[in-house]
Amino acid sequence: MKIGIIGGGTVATFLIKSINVDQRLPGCTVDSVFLRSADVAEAWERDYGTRAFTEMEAFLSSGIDIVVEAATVEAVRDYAELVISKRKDLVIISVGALVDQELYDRLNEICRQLGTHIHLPSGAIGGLDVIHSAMALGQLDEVSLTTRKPPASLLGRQLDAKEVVFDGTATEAISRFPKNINVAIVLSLAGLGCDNTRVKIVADPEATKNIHTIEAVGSFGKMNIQLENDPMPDNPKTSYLAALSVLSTLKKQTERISIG
Ligand SMILES: NC(=O)C1=CN([C@@H]2O[C@H](COP(=O)(O)OP(=O)(O)OC[C@H]3O[C@@H](n4cnc5c(N)ncnc54)[C@H](O)[C@@H]3O)[C@@H](O)[C@H]2O)C=CC1
Ligand SMILES: O=C([O-])CC(=O)C(=O)O
Repeated sequence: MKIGIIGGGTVATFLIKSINVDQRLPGCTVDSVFLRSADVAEAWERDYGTRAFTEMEAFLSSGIDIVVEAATVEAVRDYAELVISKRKDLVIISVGALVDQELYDRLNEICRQLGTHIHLPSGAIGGLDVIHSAMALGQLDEVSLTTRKPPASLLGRQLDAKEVVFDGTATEAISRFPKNINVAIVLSLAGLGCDNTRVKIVADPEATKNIHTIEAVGSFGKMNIQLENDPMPDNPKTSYLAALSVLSTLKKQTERISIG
């Protein structure tokens, strides 16, 4: 499987190191990357021996089978439609873009017409399988997410004491914190939708991890999951688990038996 990656940051670098350097996904290679700057593209070609493009059309025509978006919510808005229109399956990690119902419906319809797929990794959280099962008969009553991160990640500055910096719906949360709360949108899409999923964000000077607590109540019973995620050293906003979840989503594409 030939993989193309949009973006050259923390998750993209993790993927190319895991797949091309450490060869952790047999039969898969990161063949091409799409980057915005020619200088960065040159560095990627030199450092990793991969092809790097600054033109989207050329990137999509480079013989890749699947595209991984590992950039920003804006990049999803700008490129997702084009990627799937070229009949490439797409993995989206900046899931926050899909808070836009029109975009979601349009992408869904193109996939349906062309037989392509969009994969949304579980990212920095867990329990989406439970939420999905509970929704099979629409019997989910409440879903909430509480995220605790260091203030520098959320606000770009330090705080002396813990502060609730947001309390509201997932829809509002992603518009205020587009680089920190994509998890709220994947949780919403699996469950009750972006306007009915409650989100609380706490900036905590004592937090050394990215902590996500997911609670759900439905006819199945109750779920309470807490993740204490180690951050990525190069971008502490992003949890290591989020990068692993992209790798796992790619691995699943190579397997015949799917779990969960
Ligand atoms: N779903 C989830 O659970 C999670 C999602 N994320 C999201 O994943 C994405 C990637 O995370 P990181 O790698 O840590 O971010 P990062 O900031 O380290 O890297 C993003 C890279 O994308 C590049 N970029 C931005 N716009 C671009 C465009 N239009 N075309 C090509 N490249 C572009 C930037 O130059 C940067 O190199 C972010 O949107 C982040 O918010 C992060 C953690 C969890
Ligand atoms: O990685 C995390 O802990 C969560 C995150 O940044 C996001 O959902 O955007």
